[in-house]
Amino acid sequence: MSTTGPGDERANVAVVGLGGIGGVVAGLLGRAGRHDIVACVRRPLDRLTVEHPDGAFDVALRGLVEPAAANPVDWVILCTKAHETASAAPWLARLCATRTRIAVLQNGIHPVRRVGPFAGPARVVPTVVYYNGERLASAGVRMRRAGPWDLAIGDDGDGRALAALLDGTGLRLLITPDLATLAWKKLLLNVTANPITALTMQRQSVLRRDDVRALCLAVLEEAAAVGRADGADLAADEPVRAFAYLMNYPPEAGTSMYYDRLAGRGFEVDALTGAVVAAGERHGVPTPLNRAFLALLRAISDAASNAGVTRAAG
Ligand SMILES: NC(=O)C1=CN([C@@H]2O[C@H](COP(=O)(O)OP(=O)(O)OC[C@H]3O[C@@H](n4cnc5c(N)ncnc54)[C@H](OP(=O)(O)O)[C@@H]3O)[C@@H](O)[C@H]2O)C=CC1
Ligand SMILES: CC(C)(CO)C(=O)C(=O)O
Repeated sequence: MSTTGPGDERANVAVVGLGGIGGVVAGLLGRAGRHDIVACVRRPLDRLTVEHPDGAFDVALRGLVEPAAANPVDWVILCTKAHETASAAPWLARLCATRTRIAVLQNGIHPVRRVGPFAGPARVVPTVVYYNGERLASAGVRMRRAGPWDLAIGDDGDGRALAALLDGTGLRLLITPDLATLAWKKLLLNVTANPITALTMQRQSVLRRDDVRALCLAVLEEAAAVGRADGADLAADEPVRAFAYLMNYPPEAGTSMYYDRLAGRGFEVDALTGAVVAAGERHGVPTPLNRAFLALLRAISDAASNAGVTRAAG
């Protein structure tokens, strides 16, 4: 990282994956203007509009479509879906050096296990993402907020370095000593809101129905029991708290899985509902509701992915 003045370290930053989450963070970093940003994308891009809760803005971005054109950076911000991590390996191979840190802005638990095999000499820095990001039809993204934080980061050297990197973006950061428990708490939100919005093809307003609320609480009880068996520090009333947290999202917000269903893409299912079912199996905790969701989500996701392959081939 090159230092240009006290407290003003200019870094080279590569954002890999400019969807709902990556588009927002790349836009905010670009607007802050403190670092040199490159967007690693699959389709050419030179501008981005961010529909931010405080007003829309437009930023110019340097987009790269060929991993071979990328050089090592100080920070990678990895914002692909969890199941797309392996496909980002060519980017990571070019971007990572010993000085590189990879901030993982993905849902799911165990990001270090997921990204580590592709990180080479770089260090993996986990986060928990709370903001909602929706891709718009044009080159744009909409950011929605819920609760007091946009992003949680571990209270360690790499976490504090990430907080410094994001200074000036306006992202509201929670620095926490127990990010692993927070990741489980976040997973509880995802195994409830994501499947239900994707299966019903309705935005989060559907969670306000009494019958759906009862289903959410049952799914949350089941997943929380798995989380506790997996070592997460989850209180007895965590399911009720998790549901209350979901009520902070505006009813018109979708979820990352709902946006994928709407666009006919495959789902990030194994890192979310699949992770709860797998951890339940490991710890001997039954997960009948999550298993039912998993079968339905995989059926829809596989059909969408196969249709996508056929479209690409034809
Ligand atoms: N959306 C949300 O509200 C939230 C999402 N999250 C999590 O954040 C992560 C990102 O989600 P989200 O932003 O919604 O996902 P999106 O699908 O909107 O964005 C993912 C982006 O990654 C790109 N991508 C995938 N593979 C590659 C690759 N090999 N090289 C370059 N780009 C690639 C996709 O490109 P292309 O456009 O070409 O498909 C897409 O633009 C997920 O883990 C999600 O669960 C967490 C909190 C909220
Ligand atoms: C919590 C929620 C639903 C917020 O968007 C999310 O993480 C997602 O959409 O994947």
